[in-house]
Amino acid sequence: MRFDVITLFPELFAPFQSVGVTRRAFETRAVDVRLWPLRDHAEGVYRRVDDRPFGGGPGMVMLVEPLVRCLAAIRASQAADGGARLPVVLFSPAGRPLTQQRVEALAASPGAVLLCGRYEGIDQRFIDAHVDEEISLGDYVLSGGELPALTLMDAVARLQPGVLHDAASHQQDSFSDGLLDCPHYSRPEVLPLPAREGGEPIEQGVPPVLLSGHHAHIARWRREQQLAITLRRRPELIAAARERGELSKKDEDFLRGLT
Ligand SMILES: O=C(N[C@H]1CCCN(c2cc(-c3ccncc3)n[nH]2)C1)c1cc2ccccc2[nH]1
Repeated sequence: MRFDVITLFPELFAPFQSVGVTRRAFETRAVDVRLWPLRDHAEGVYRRVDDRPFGGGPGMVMLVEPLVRCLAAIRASQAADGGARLPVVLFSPAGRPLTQQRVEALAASPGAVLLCGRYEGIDQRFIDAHVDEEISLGDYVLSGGELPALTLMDAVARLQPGVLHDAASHQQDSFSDGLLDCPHYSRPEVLPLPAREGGEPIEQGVPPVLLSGHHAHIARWRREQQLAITLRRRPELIAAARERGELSKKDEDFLRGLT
């Protein structure tokens, strides 16, 4: 799959392509990232990509023409590669909240054009004419759309076949089954650790079931931990999983025991 990224700061994306899981996705071409520096498509001596807002007010607005020229170049590149015309995604607090379900849908798609805004935003006429979807990472305002774009690319890249060492890993991810993740433990089996920073060290062990080697019991414990943590922190996710018919009778019996 392919991401065509429209950005004023292509240098922000280099680290994504050079470390960890996403590096493997990039090197194996499981995810093909094409960066499109918007300023390359601005004309005039000053190659302007922004200007003052009509109606006055603070800051600057991203101009339509450079965006139109950049998108036309992307469309030509997509056509030359024989690829599909990919949807344009704008990252904005006004967008639809990103969910793992949406990530999984994108991961299974041919890709998208990721539009990273800056300044005060993008001329609405470009959004109305060319943006297919607006995605929000949360109710806060950033300085640009690049970090949301990197977040989405990371979430999609790790789902690509062959990218995670253990293909089953993302099956146990938080949200992959609509619930929060269970706790994880590793060596040493027992270690002196204060219950909270600054407290007296106490010998802290690992839940015995995880040392039992009984895989069915371990799987059940992990599922019950997910249910308990999700009920406590994000009860709405329990209701949504129930709505989707994803809670077993065992799950429901366990949850009833908690309430
Ligand atoms: O598109 C916007 N801003 C551009 C330009 C300024 C920096 N940008 C941005 C994107 C985001 C963002 C994107 C996704 N999830 C959370 C925040 N914060 N800031 C991109 C934008 C900013 C904004 C604020 C309130 C309601 C709607 C809004 N849209």
